[in-house]
Amino acid sequence: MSRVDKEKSVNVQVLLRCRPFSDDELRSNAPQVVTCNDYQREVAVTQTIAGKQIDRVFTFDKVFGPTARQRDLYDQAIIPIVNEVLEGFNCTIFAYGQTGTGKTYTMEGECRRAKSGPEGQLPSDAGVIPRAVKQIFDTLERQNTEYSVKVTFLELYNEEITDLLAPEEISKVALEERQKKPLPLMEDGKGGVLVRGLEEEIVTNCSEIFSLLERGSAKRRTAETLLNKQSSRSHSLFSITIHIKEATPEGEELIKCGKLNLVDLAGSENICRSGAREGRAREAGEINKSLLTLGRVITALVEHLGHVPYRDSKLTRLLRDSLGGRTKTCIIATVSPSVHCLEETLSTLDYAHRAKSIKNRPEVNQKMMKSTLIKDLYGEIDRLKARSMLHVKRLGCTFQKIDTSWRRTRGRPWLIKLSK
Ligand SMILES: Nc1ncnc2c1ncn2[C@@H]1O[C@H](COP(=O)(O)OP(=O)(O)OP(=O)(O)O)[C@@H](O)[C@H]1O
Repeated sequence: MSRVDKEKSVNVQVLLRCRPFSDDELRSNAPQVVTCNDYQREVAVTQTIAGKQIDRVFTFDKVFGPTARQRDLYDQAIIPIVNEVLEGFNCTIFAYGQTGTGKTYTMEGECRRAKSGPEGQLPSDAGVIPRAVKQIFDTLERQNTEYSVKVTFLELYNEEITDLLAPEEISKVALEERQKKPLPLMEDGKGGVLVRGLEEEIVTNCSEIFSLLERGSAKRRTAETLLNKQSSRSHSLFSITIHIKEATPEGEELIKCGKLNLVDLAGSENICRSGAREGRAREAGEINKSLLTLGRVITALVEHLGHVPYRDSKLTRLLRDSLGGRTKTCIIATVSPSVHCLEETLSTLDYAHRAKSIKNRPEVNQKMMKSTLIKDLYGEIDRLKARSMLHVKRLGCTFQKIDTSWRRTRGRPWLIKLSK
């Protein structure tokens, strides 16, 4: 496919995944109402209306039923997306669905165990994130070129952003202070947004990323216990940014950049409660403004309303480019097969089906000259240095200490080459 073809507008890709019955559902003998045509495009939901059974059929880009394995979903739908990231596109994968339908299972699965498996192997229930990480590093190593990989991991709860990778070495007190303090979202001056103070970790192999994921997820769980919040009410965003060096035939060094956003959204039952019935939305108040706004943004884009309310929530500000922008987007909608979840299942299917009509115009990121990028990075280091000095001052450390480490980092090459 030529570059021109790739830059045309494309619809958001929507996949449907129906999990197996849970133990509770099996114990209660719950009838099955969702029938999937595995790896095809159709899913049927059986409703009983006035004593008659009626099937409603929905069509998606691909449907994965209860027997579909993690590997099947990844191989059939996600590999091409990660390849595009490696070609220099920005891509986003969202998991959307009712609580307990498998969003975290699909996105993460057993990535915590992934790092302890034999070299080069993932556990069979590893989800999209560990598989994407492995695909990225395997490809980069095969290409035998210079590259760098950076990750960020944040949680969004009640319109507050928390850095799940905040460094632990500063001090326990400072960390707790920082974890409690929400990070501000700012315009980046280039039409996008940035989270001020969000930690960007440079990683050199899969196990480093898995450790970070484990560290971040543990913080998320701790926060849940302390604040008694439910996982289904918070969103997480794990981003991987890749820079790859290329040389032109004239010998000029260029840097190609691609970014993959992996989003585990809050349970969608919140949006049904509030989106479908306005009275209850007011009752829910600010509880999940981001999910509500996501729904409104989708409606505005699908119905071509003049105003798209991206600015009304942090989630839609962060992911603006993924909804009607230049990022390639895939939504994985998750449902339960049981009659007990019928109402939420229909709502998820309606919502996901509407999202299929959103059009994005994926564009390959402009390649930068290596010298320009290095200049930008030195600017960034200067800004970080100034910020660290302020921080160190607050903690009562000496400036001398920071200056020493600064000199040490200055001479370090920013690109990391991995040898097998
Ligand atoms: N496709 C699947 N195959 C096997 N087990 C699954 C599948 N999907 C989900 N499960 C299991 O169902 C349970 C709930 O899944 P999970 O925690 O991923 O749901 P969730 O949608 O992320 O929920 P929440 O919104 O509360 O975070 C877990 O025990 C998970 O292992």
